Amino acid sequence: GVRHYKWEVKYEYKSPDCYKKLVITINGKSPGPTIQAQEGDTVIVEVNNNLLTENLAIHWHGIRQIGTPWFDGTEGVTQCPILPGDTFVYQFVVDRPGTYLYHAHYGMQREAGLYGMIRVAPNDPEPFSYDFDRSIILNDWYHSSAFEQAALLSSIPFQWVGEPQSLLIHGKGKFECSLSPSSAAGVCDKNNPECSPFVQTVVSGKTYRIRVASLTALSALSFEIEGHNMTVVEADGHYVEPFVVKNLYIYSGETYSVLVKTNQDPSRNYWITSNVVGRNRTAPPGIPPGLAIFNYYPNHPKRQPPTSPPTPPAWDNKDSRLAQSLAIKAHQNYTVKPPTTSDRVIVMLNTQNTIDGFRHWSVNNVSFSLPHTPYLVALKENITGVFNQTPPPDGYDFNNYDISSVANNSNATSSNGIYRLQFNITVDVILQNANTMSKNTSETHPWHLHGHDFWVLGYGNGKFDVNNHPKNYNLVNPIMKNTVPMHPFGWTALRFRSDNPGVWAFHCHIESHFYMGMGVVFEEGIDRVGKLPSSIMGCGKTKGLLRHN
Ligand SMILES: O=C1O[C@H]([C@@H](O)CO)C(O)=C1O
Repeated sequence: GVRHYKWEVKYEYKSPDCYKKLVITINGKSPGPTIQAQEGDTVIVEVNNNLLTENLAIHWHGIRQIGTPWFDGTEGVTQCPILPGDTFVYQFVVDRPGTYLYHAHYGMQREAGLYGMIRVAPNDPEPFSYDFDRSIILNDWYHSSAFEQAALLSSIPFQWVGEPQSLLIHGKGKFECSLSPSSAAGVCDKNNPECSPFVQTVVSGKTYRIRVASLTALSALSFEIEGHNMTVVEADGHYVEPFVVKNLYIYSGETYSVLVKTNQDPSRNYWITSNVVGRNRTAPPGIPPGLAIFNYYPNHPKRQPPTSPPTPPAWDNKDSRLAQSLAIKAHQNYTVKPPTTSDRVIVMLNTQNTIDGFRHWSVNNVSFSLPHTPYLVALKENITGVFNQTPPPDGYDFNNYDISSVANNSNATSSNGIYRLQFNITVDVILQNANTMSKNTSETHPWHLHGHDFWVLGYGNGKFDVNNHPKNYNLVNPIMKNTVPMHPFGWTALRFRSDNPGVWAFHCHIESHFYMGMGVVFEEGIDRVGKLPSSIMGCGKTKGLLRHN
């Protein structure tokens, strides 16, 4: 079938955490409307950019865009931005069942609230059963605008955007208004109904499938439903071998389905919580937990649970996060076996750098910058001179680089060069983490690949050894995902097939980190890409094509 949506995107004052801010809404909502479709459906979204003075692009996160690489929604990679006042029509097939996302992919716009969920129902029975199907999108929330943040990150000396002011559960949070400057009187109102907590009402004795997704700008999260275990059954649209957790670690760009049995005392409500992990949530002023209510019917939905919210794991307990990453395996009846060998191995050392006085993130000493003409159009239409033809390196100086020392790689450069992949080969990517420019610090980075699902072959601490570590790859039941964490001072090994003609971004899903250059782009099978729609053109050197047409 065909699912047709009409979206008006605009700025509105909203108080999702009681603090009034300009928020990007879709048809008046943030998070935006959930796209509901059946496996194999065509989804058509007519987007009207009513942001008045700002460009726009929307990415369909986890949808591979097979045959429609021009509708991936990645500004600068697959399309020109949608100009204010313009209407852009995205049209693509949701070829796999599962839980996916959408969000802005222009500048740091996602931070302003343009995000939502895509739920694709399966044609075949699923390997688990449940009574009700519910969704919860997690986010973190800043009071500064995407423009302020971009200006801070682009200043000399570098100014970091800092930690978020609050955590949102399904678009609702609670900022402590007394912490806001006095100039903000009237801006923060704890009694504003817009920031009353999200309530998930349940009936006793049932099984709930809860689709949990994270679209945080920065934070890794621990998600928990007080007193209830969760059985993880789906990750990024793939069935996993069920495993039970008390708290679910979830990184920006990931989706999970968990099964929850409402088997606790039904005479009360319970807390639903999210907490920052991987960054110091306790440093003043601190990042309070996201709180929502798991409401057992017929208790009043606003009745506070009688207990305090559960204590989250220590923010720096990275062993338990690595353990959960390692626990996720493909479902035994739905395992897609990876190729046993690869044709190309790219080791990506992730570092912070200073380039011409600006702070950046780099892969193998190259910090990514977007071109003014989208790669897809430039490559398909043979427009020359729009991006650097030198690809970034396939590795780094393994013998001489110490990943546990403060980064001082002073010879980093900025480039919009890309990796050109031979079509239909098996590619391994090893994400190698390292110390940042601060002592004894290595951060968690969720990496997201457009246009593909990849197998996650392994994780490890320390330096990845190309000669030995591949011997321990999980080639039996590795999970397939589109987003995966790279843990502090560790490595993550991925494998994918370069079988989807197009140009695809692969980047850290932390909004400020991608802005600072933490990404790469892959091209594969450009000669097999069909005729590009002219709607993706209009910027940079694509203007010439429009005149020709
Ligand atoms: O990119 C970043 O910059 C800061 C810090 O490293 C320097 O202030 C931080 O925590 C990041 O994630």
